[in-house]
Amino acid sequence: NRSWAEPYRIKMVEPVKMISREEREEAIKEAGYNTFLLRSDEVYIDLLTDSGTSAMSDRQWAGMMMGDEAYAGSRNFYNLEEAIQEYYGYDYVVPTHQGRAAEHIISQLLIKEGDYVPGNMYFTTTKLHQELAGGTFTDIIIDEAHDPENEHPFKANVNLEKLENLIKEKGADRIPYVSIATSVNMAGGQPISMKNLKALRALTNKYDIPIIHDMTRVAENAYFIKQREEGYEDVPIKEIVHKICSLTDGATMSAKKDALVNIGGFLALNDKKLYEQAQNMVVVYEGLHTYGGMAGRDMEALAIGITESVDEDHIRARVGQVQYLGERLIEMGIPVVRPIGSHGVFLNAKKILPHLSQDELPAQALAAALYVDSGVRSMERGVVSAGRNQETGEHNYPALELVRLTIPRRAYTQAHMDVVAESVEAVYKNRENVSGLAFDYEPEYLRFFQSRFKKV
Ligand SMILES: CC1=C(O)/C(=C\N=C(/C)C(=O)O)C(COP(=O)(O)O)=CN1
Repeated sequence: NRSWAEPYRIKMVEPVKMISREEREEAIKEAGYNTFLLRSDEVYIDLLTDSGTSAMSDRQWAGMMMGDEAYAGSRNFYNLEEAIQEYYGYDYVVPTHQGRAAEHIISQLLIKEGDYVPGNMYFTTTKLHQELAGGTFTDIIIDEAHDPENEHPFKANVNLEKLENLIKEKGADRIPYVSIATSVNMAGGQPISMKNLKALRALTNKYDIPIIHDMTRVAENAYFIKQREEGYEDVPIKEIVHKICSLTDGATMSAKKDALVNIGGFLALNDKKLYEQAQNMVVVYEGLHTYGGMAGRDMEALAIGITESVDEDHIRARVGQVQYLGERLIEMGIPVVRPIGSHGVFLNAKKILPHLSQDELPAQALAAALYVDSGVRSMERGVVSAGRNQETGEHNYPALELVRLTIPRRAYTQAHMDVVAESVEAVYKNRENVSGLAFDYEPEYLRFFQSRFKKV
């Protein structure tokens, strides 16, 4: 079969350059060995995150010129509301400036002190907002998701028995909702199957427990369902996305990922009373209920981005580029999370640096070493990201100690992927010389963003 290329041509470029090795060694030291604290100008290929880093299309840029900056009732809000109703099927839309704002509102509205919020693996901001509302996150993802080498095609599936046991143990009235992410970030961008989601819907209906859907990367999850789940090979991505959403009661979305914008998010609901409560919250924290912290132009770009996110050629190219990098690394013998994820390739730092204990922060050390080698910026997704246990104050020690190479949408070429793969290979060959790190400064919340480290 013939090669295929991206379904777009480039009409504007943003020059990037690689600074010298000695400048990179200085820069990472200045940044306390935390890639989040590097300046963008010190970075050559930025794989820190796919959040807000994607390239917009000419249609989205045109939409930016159509900003209706009326304080109340902006045209752009109604275009956004319509796009969400059409593509995702939720009835009511509360705009927010980004995903964690929607998580904050829904957590405050639904969670009471002492509640349990089961979910398919944690995400950092989602879990924190559940805890800030008095809840305890409880992992109900299948065990295979915690094994980086297990090739289960739907690692984000829920272990229904785990969930039912939790319900029986705690009582349905202590479980305000089940939190389901599509394409689970911390597991390595892994999908949930439609079959499992349907079974989950049936189980939650039995106990009258809502499902709140973190739909940040729902189109990527839909792509894996189309590729891997029997009966969906000929179903359009748009239909699979709509079907997924129809099995849930509401959603939070960081639109900075799948929906191809640099800022934006929303809370979508089917319950009118909850919608009114959320509208009342949004004016306290985000802005009027028809802009929620976004400018009109941002909402227009988002409405257009939603339509582009389910385009068959787009999503095939987007996930295809991640698979390309993943397969190159597998060929090189680099330990990565399998199957390759939807939005990034996750290096198995525990296996790459067996001489470092988790207390020596292997993923943090590997991300710093990669940056020094090539100016490629990646993100720690291990013990630092896992934070501390809110009871004991001890580190949470996740099975997955990973470095995420996160691919922005429509921003880099295949040549960039080759440069990244060769840099990972170079660091891998020199891995015994990667030394551990220790905390130098540790903030209270989401410590991975602002911690500073020192070499041990
Ligand atoms: C699955 C999921 C995320 O991945 C997410 C943010 N992710 C970031 C920033 C990332 O680098 O993965 C958020 C928070 O969204 P926000 O960064 O506040 O727009 C919610 N859910």
